[in-house]
Amino acid sequence: MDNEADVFYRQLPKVELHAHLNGSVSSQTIEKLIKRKPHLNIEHSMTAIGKGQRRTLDECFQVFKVIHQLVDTEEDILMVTTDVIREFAADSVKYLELRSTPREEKHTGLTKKGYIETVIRAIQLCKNEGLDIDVRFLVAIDRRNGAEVAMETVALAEQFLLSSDGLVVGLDLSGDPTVGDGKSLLPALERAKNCGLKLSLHLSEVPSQLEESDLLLNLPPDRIGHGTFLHPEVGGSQNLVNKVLKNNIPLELCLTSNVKGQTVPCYSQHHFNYWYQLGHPSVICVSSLWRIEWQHMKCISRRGGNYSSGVLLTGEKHTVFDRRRSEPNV
Ligand SMILES: CC(C)=CCNc1ncnc2c1ncn2[C@@H]1O[C@H](COP(=O)(O)O)[C@@H](O)[C@H]1O
Repeated sequence: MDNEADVFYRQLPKVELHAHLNGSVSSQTIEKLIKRKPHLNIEHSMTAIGKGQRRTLDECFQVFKVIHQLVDTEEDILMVTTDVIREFAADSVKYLELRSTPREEKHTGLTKKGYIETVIRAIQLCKNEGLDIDVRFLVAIDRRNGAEVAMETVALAEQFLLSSDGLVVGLDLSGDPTVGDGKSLLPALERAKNCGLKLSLHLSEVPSQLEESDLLLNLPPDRIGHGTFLHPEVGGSQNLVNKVLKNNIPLELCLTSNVKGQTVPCYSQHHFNYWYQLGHPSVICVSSLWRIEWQHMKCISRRGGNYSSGVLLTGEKHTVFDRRRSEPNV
């Protein structure tokens, strides 16, 4: 049963700016997907990281591969997206920016264009249901797939930026940070920026990305995902910090995700502290696989007083889309 704190955090109006679609699938939806595809012999435990459990980053990315096997038709994407939006709405999220990597699945006839169209259809369906949540979509580039695919993804995103009635607002760069080379993706990211897509880039999620982060910060992105190893105390540099500060680039901080994936040893050592003490704009987000846990919010609120709700609600300022003005916000 939920305790008082759980109820409080669930009812608190929130914005969620960093949610990977296939990382946000609830266990109920997984159950439905498994029933649809019994031949895959996928067990529930292969699709999630349970309460109290941790995994290496690599193991976390293996989990996505399993979920992708379960979500490989337009029908699946429609169900997953509508379920995810309804669940976020039930958790009092009022503004949600979902991100997802369009995939082609030859064996089911799924195309990348069909993938994005289906996500948009799901967002519209939820809107028509009258749910109290505004949803926008960021098309994601998986860094592992290289420069050519990244450019194709940008071309698609550009198309939908113009034709989705304002639902597609930006581009996300994500994927296993230990794979691929950010430098080679620069032309695609520059093109995205020039055509008006807002950029949210996963930066310095692992320690070895100093040079890449430096290059990508020159774009500059509109928001940074994780930014775990940007600052000098953890092997980043003052130069990187200065670039973030100079351009006032908000950070999407995903505490539970970082602790689960073991890039941060514990909540009290999370880089949230570093950026909060600088007064830098930061938004607390869920990222993947563990959205039902309120652990990170509890951890921050334990630190005292009004701090928690203040931090939780600042997110609205950093949305890609201003829902009060119906126009781009950053
Ligand atoms: C520990 C852990 C996995 C932390 C999350 N950190 C992440 N860092 C980079 N890319 C990610 C992360 N979580 C999800 N993604 C991306 O989101 C995809 C899953 O959502 P989707 O299929 O794009 O809808 C993954 O395949 C990966 O490309």
